[in-house]
Amino acid sequence: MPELVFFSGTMDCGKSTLALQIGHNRSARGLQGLIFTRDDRAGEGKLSSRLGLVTEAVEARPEMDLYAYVVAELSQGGKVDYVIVDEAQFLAAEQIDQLARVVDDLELDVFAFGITTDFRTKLFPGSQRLIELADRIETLQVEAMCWCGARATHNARTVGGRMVVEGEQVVVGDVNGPGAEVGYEVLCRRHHRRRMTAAAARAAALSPDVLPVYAN
Ligand SMILES: Nc1ncnc2c1ncn2[C@@H]1O[C@H](COP(=O)(O)OP(=O)(O)O)[C@@H](O)[C@H]1O
Ligand SMILES: Cc1cn([C@H]2C[C@H](O)[C@@H](COP(=O)(O)O)O2)c(=O)[nH]c1=O
Repeated sequence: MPELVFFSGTMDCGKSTLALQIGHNRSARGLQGLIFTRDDRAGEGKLSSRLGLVTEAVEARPEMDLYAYVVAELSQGGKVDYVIVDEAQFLAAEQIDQLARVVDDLELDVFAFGITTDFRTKLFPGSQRLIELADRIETLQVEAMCWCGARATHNARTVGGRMVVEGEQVVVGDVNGPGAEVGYEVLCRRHHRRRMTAAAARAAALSPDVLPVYAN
């Protein structure tokens, strides 16, 4: 039975790597995948992993009907055995509905990869719809870690090195990006709530007399 599967996790937990591995294993058996992505850090029409692998992909623009795209590929004689979607959090809710239709009407597996929540701990529209519609939600096995050693469950955004909780939902960027004005860091919930990034923790450790003051 074909499935809509949502592979979710924080930033930097290996989602794109797994997407590439699924594609590799299937193509080794002669299956042809259609790969969508949106706003990958490596640029338009790319699916890239921090392990250095990158592959060509179809940029899923906001206005694009993904179901119609797959149907057009098939009707022009193209072979599509399954569909991979990276950065699925950036898709519109209607585009996730279109992917569900690919599974149900075209009987193709769709593997979607994305982060669930943004830097404010709010669901992205695409992730929300995937949680609502997916046959299966898989949490990645390789856990990203907070600086404290706990499992990282949340994504923090930093601007000029300081954690922020207001701003545009979508700002493409990376973790461990020294020098970047906007960066990201994965944290456990406790430290996300306390706005305690690794840098803030180091600064607090250097001032042991100062008790931390939390926003709430
Ligand atoms: N130099 C490295 N050596 C081994 N593993 C690495 C290295 N750099 C990154 N990784 C692995 O790659 C993961 C990030 O993979 P990626 O697919 O880009 O993540 P995501 O798509 O979830 O943001 C890291 O969690 C880590 O496990
Ligand atoms: C938390 C958060 C992230 N983003 C962006 C930053 C990256 O470009 C992607 C996530 O990519 P990854 O492969 O999972 O590392 O999402 C954003 O735009 N807004 C956010 O709140």
